[in-house]
Amino acid sequence: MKKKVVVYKKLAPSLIAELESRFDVTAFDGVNDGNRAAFMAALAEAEGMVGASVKFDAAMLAKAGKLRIASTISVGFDTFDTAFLRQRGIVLTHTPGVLTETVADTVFALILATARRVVELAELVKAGRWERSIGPDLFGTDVHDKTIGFLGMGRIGAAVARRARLGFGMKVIYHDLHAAPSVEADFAAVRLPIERVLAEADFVCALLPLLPSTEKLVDAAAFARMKRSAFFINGSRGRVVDEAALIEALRAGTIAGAGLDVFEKEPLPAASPLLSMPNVVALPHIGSATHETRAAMAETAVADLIAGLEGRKPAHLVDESVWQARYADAGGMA
Ligand SMILES: NC(=O)C1=CN([C@@H]2O[C@H](COP(=O)(O)OP(=O)(O)OC[C@H]3O[C@@H](n4cnc5c(N)ncnc54)[C@H](OP(=O)(O)O)[C@@H]3O)[C@@H](O)[C@H]2O)C=CC1
Ligand SMILES: O=CC(=O)O
Repeated sequence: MKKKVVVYKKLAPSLIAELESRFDVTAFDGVNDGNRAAFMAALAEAEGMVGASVKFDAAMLAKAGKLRIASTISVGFDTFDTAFLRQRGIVLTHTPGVLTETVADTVFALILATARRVVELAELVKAGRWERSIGPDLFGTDVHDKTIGFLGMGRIGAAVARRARLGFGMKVIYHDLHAAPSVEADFAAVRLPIERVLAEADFVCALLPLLPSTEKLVDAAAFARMKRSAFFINGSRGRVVDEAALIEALRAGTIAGAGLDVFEKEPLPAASPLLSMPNVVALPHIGSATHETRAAMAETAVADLIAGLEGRKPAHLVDESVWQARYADAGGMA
């Protein structure tokens, strides 16, 4: 009998066909109130699942009694209760690498758009309010030759640092748990305590995973340390920031502006004060959202799911020890 697999995000027909040639597939285009019961029924029988943007807490995962591998079409895996997965021996895979350059482009777009007031001024033109040459009240701030400070210097941080240093001549400083020797050698990056990164950067970029240790890491005290002329850029997860403190810092002029791809609650509620602030550029979590990259992410996630269910080690394990403990000696899941 074929193994059962649940797909919970719309995939290209070719990927669905690839899965269907091997497994008994039940596919959903997202999970919502209308299809939740059917999704949970399919999940209860599934040995594998692939998708994105659904939160899997312990209560939900407890109902997936036969599940052996979950493959998320994202690099972040904060939507999963990883302690529960580990305890149950459920393997989790993700999609690092294939999206790095695209997300770095998005982060740099936010830096430029925020500093140069691109959205605010484009809206002025579209509204027919470009009546005379723009004056100092609408001037922006230079990006080139400034200091960029990273909170988290991983794959995406390094790709943004390359753009900043080689493209814009920026000074690169960063805070991370570990040193990043190649970024230091290639882009003259300097690792500093978080307090100094916050105080010295003209652009503070959060590129951290959401973990208990990073939740609300950027709080009121962090904004108070930043220059009043500095911009805060968030390309990681909304919850690494205390959003109420961010709103207050923007209101009070503690910082100059913010470029945000991610929010505490997504989609961002229409009533959010962030939406009425001209010094905020807000994007709908589009870090990796290009045709090419989303296709590559889906292919990566499907390939890892197939590998795992066919007894081969998936290439992008979140926690290798889960695979080692449960499947390595047995020659895989097959
Ligand atoms: N906006 C979007 O659409 C996207 C958002 N993301 C988000 O970006 C995040 C980063 O992605 P990526 O660069 O690939 O991930 P990486 O794991 O390569 O980079 C994260 C870096 O943060 C460091 N870090 C972890 N905890 C802390 C801490 N408490 N203090 C300082 N540094 C810390 C990590 O160090 P160490 O390795 O030592 O743990 C690592 O160097 C993802 O987790 C995801 O949430 C990703 C893709 C798209
Ligand atoms: O937010 C996107 C991701 O890949 O993580």
